[in-house]
Amino acid sequence: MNDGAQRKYGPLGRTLVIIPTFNEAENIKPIVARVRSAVPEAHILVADDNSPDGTGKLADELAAEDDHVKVMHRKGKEGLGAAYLAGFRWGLDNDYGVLVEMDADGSHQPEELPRLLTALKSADLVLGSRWVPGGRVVNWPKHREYLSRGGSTYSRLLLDVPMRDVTGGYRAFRRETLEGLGMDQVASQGYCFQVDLAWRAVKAGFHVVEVPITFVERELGDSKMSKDILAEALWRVTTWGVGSRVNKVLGRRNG
Ligand SMILES: Nc1nc2c(ncn2[C@@H]2O[C@H](COP(=O)(O)OP(=O)(O)O[C@H]3O[C@H](CO)[C@@H](O)[C@H](O)[C@@H]3O)[C@@H](O)[C@H]2O)c(=O)[nH]1
Repeated sequence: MNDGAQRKYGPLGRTLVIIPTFNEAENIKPIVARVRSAVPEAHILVADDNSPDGTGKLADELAAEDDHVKVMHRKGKEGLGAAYLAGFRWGLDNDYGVLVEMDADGSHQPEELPRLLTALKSADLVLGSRWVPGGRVVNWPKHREYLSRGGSTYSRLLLDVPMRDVTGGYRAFRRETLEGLGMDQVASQGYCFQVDLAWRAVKAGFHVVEVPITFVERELGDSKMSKDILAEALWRVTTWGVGSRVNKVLGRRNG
């Protein structure tokens, strides 16, 4: 991971907070209100996958009252990765300088966003991290904590990345980072999208910084974590890790 010491960073530009939603009717209004109050200058893009519970309609109501709120209506549930990629492309097309990932359910505290943005002044990518000193999780069942810690450790060791929280979903990217990490080749659909992007950022030589966050388990609605999402993460991370080791060995032999 590049230490960024010699790099000169330009001003951050306008911030877009992308909130992917699937069935977050109870959460969407409170989270938008919290982001608006924590970072009033930021714009918000709700990327809704045609939620049956009407989340998209509630987001439209917010957008009608507030020009800082935008809504992307997607045709159906295609996974977290696809929703973020569509949101990033929209943000890049609309000249935002900073693109933020945030869950809709209140797990990620909007009040912590100013700290992530401050860190981004001298970084290419900032990861909100549960697993660095000062980071923590609140009310998460033990099995989720073990799964998440285990997933991060597995990804870190296999992909040879230095970050502690590789699977987390509270992040701030400079636009140049997204433009430079090969977004168009990303095929991950579920939560391994987060690992995919972090690994790409490291491989592309970007300066990645972890900032401790407090992750609070949602009080309303349900997690979308599923066996399919876990299986996708396991096979993709394993394939990437084994593939990159084989390539390293072949590269050494041939060169
Ligand atoms: N548009 C869209 N949004 C989705 C989809 N699946 C999930 N989301 C949205 O993505 C956010 C996170 O989903 P959750 O289901 O609440 O995630 P979690 O179980 O709390 O997962 C946590 O752990 C993951 C793995 O470590 C993290 O990747 C994630 O960010 C979060 O920290 C929520 O806003 C949810 O509505 C989808 O298919 N489409």
